Amino acid sequence: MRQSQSFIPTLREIPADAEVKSHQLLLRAGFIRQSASGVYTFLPLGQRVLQKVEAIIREEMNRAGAIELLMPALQQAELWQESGRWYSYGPELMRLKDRHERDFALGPTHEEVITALVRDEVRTYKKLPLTLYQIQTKFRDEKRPRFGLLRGREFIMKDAYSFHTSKESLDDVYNKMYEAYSNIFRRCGLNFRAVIADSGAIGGKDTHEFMVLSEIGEDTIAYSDASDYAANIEMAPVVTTYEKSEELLRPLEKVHTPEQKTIEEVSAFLQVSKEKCIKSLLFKVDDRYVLVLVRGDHEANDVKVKNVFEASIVELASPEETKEVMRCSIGSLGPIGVDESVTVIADYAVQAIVNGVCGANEEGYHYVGVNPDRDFNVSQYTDLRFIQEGDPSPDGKGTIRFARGIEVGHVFKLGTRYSEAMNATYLDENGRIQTMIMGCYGIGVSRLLAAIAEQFGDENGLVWPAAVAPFHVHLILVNQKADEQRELAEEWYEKLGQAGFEVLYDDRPERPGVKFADSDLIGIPVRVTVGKRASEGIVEVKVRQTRESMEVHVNELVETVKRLLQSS
Ligand SMILES: O=C(C[C@@H]1CCCCN1)Cn1cnc2cc(Cl)c(F)cc2c1=O
Ligand SMILES: [Mg+2]
Repeated sequence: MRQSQSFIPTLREIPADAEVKSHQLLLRAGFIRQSASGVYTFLPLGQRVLQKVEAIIREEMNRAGAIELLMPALQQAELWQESGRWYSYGPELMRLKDRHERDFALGPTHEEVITALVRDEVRTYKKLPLTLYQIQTKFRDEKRPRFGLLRGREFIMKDAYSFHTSKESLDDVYNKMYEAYSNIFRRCGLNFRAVIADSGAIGGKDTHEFMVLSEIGEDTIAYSDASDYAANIEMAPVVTTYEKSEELLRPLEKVHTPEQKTIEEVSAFLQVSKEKCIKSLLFKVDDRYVLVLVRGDHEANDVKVKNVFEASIVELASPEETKEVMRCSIGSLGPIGVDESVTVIADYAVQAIVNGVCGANEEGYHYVGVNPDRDFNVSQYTDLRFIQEGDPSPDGKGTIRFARGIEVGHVFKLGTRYSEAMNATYLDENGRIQTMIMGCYGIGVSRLLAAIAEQFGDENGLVWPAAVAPFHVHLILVNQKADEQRELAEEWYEKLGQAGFEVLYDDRPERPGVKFADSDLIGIPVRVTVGKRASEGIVEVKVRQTRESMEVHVNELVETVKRLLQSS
């Protein structure tokens, strides 16, 4: 493509509201433009990278035996009412009415649509297993869209769904997808980890997230420093055991702790270590209240709370709800004298506390000399806290360290969550009606583009691995007034194209400095500069990622470019 006839609006300055590198660079290099909050236009270069990423995804999906189709974004509410999710999702689900006042959703995902399709079209075990996928626009009305394509409200996802007659068949496809995902992210040049993840509200066990390691990742990965164990921190089980100290039990005593609310304040005021304080948090779990107890130096893990009750929605009770239910404010909550309508559960660490401290459920008062089992009961002790750095790794090897990651893929064993609710059944070999077993597998395609930009971008601009670059070669004509330069550039624009390379030719009447700055911004892997030594047939070749540059005679140009592209 000739740059003088393309549409690549680069920017000199860093856009004010872009906080992370990939967002800044994709805007500055003319790859995307924001249309609305969390809604983007992919400009020509952005669209070309999308197509490269999608081509890799299609190759690996097809190789794994998945079959591509395309489902509608408009989803009628009746399907979501059948699955029950019409009522369980909140403002994140974008809803609208058609001209006949009928309810629709703009699809955030497609379990309902695909299950309805397969239940109507597949009636016999002979047609299973079946794995279908699409690459399609999704809509999720995020409360806080941020970081450009990393968290948008309209984005592109590859979502696949598999249907099986047995768990073994699901396991087989799950493993094939796991393998395909590893190939996809490796071919995109990404440094990723597959981590054990929480299956979220969609139920079903066994789920992995594929995380690209990045300091700006929203997810925290807990990984072992001595094995390949890695889990989303939401899911990482805590295997620490706690010794009860031998000290004598002291009497329970209520003490006045005016204005002392947080664990830090209370432990300092009472001169008691945080390990002996009980942190009590009131959660709303679906439609009931649960008081969660963790040790003062630990954090309650809301996903573990959710999984205890297999709930859809878990959130901290508001200050008003807390006052109403516990008749005191958040800073004075405790497990002693709790209304029986409130379920009390505690992390294992709490059970080992001796002569501890907890809120008295009375404004400005706490208890000291608190001993679990003697002074309060809980409905269950279980693993409720976030794992911490330094904790033993759940696989027994080494200790846990943290890393941050961007989730780019997520694979689930769904089981019969949707096929049950929507009656997707088939006749087995004995003519008996059975419910299909399902799996689902997602990749954030537009998010992947930003994750690649995040991982490879440097202070001068984007850096694209050859496999996903918008073009292979950026051909720069230094001085279009110099005949020998222009002629050599024109000749090699044709020849490099004939050699099979995708060439972006900067033939614009711009100063060289502008051309080189734009070329660094756009990040095409190999730059060929036609300048002063054109009359000798010498051009400069530069590798964007390593900045390595060399002078090459045009007779060796094709071989040189081929070699350089293979290694970038
Ligand atoms: O999407 C999934 C699971 C898998 C991921 C891979 C591809 C198939 N789906 C989970 N999820 C996430 N956010 C959602 C947001 C809304 Cl508003 C919703 F209504 C539903 C969902 C929802 O179900
Ligand atoms: Mg996920």
